[in-house]
Amino acid sequence: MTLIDGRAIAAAITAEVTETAAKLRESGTVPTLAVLVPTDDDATAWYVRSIERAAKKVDIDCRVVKLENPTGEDVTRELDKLSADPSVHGIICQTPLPEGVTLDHVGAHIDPAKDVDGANPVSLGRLAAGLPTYAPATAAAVLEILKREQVALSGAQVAVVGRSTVVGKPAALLLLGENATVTVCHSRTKDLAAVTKTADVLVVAVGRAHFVGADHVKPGAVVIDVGTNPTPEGGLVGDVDQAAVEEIAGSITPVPGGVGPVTTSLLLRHTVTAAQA
Ligand SMILES: Nc1nc(=O)c2c([nH]1)NC[C@@H]1CN(c3ccc(C(=O)N[C@@H](CCC(=O)O)C(=O)O)cc3)C=[N+]21
Repeated sequence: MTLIDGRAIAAAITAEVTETAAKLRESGTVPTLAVLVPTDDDATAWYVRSIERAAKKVDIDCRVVKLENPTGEDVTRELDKLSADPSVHGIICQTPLPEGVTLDHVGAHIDPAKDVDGANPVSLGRLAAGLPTYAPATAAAVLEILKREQVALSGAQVAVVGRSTVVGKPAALLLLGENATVTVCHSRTKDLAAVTKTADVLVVAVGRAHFVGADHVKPGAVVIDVGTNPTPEGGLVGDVDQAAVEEIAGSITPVPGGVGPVTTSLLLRHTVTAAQA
C-alpha cells in the first residue's frame, strides 16, 4: 500500500503559486486574500493560522477579518464590502457560521470573481454546468491529488461518501467532469459497504472518525480521506480507519498530511488566478 504524500503535492503547488505571485507583484498587483472569521471554533482557528502561514510563504497578502458574535446581516455586509474592494482578489468565509445562518445565504454575497472557496451558489451552479469557476478548495484538492497520482478516472467506478455542499457534491461534479462513473452515498444509503466495495476510487467526506473500515474497501482501491476529526488527545484522525484499511487499499491519503495541506495550497492558487483575471 502506498501512502499519498499531500505535503509534497502542496509544496509543488506552492512553488507554482510563488512564481505567479512574484510576477503579479512585479506588474504592480499585490495578490490579496481576505479571510472572514465569523465564529470562534478551534478547527477554524487552526485553518486560518495555516492559511496565514502559507500565504506569507508565497508572498500573498492575507487579511483576516474577525467578527465578534455577528448576525447574518453583519456577515453579508462585510462580504459585500470585501467584494467591492478592488484591492481584494480572493474571499473565503470560514465555517461554521453563526446559529441560523447558512453558507448559501452569505455565500451569495461573495463576488463570483473572488469566490476562491466556491461558496456562492452561482459558483456551484457553474460547476454543475461545466463552466469555468472556482470549486471549493477541499473538493478541488481531491481532484488535484488524483490527477497528480495519475489515477485513471475516465470510466472508473468512483464512490463519494458524503453529500455536503462544500465537499461531497462539488467533488462528485468534478469527478463527473473527468468522465468517472460516480455514485454519491450518504447517511440514508442502504448497505453502504456493498456500494463502496465496488469503487476503484473511494472518497470519504462524512466528518466522522473511523467511519470507513476494512469491509468498505475494494482490494487495490485508491482511498481519499477528507476527514479531519480532532481526537481527545489533541491529535487528528480521518474518516477512514487507516490501520484497518492498510492491507486492502492500493493507496491512501493520510490524516494529517493528506488532503488538508493540498486544500490550503489550492486556496492560494485560486487567489493568484483571481488576481491575474
Ligand atoms: N469555508 C470553509 N472552507 C473550508 O475549507 C474550511 C472551513 N470553512 N472551516 C474549517 C475547515 C477546516 N479545514 C481544514 C483545512 C486544512 C486542514 C489541514 O491542513 N490539516 C493538517 C493537519 C493539522 C494538524 O496537524 O492539526 C493536515 O491535514 O495535514 C485542516 C482543516 C478547512 N475548513
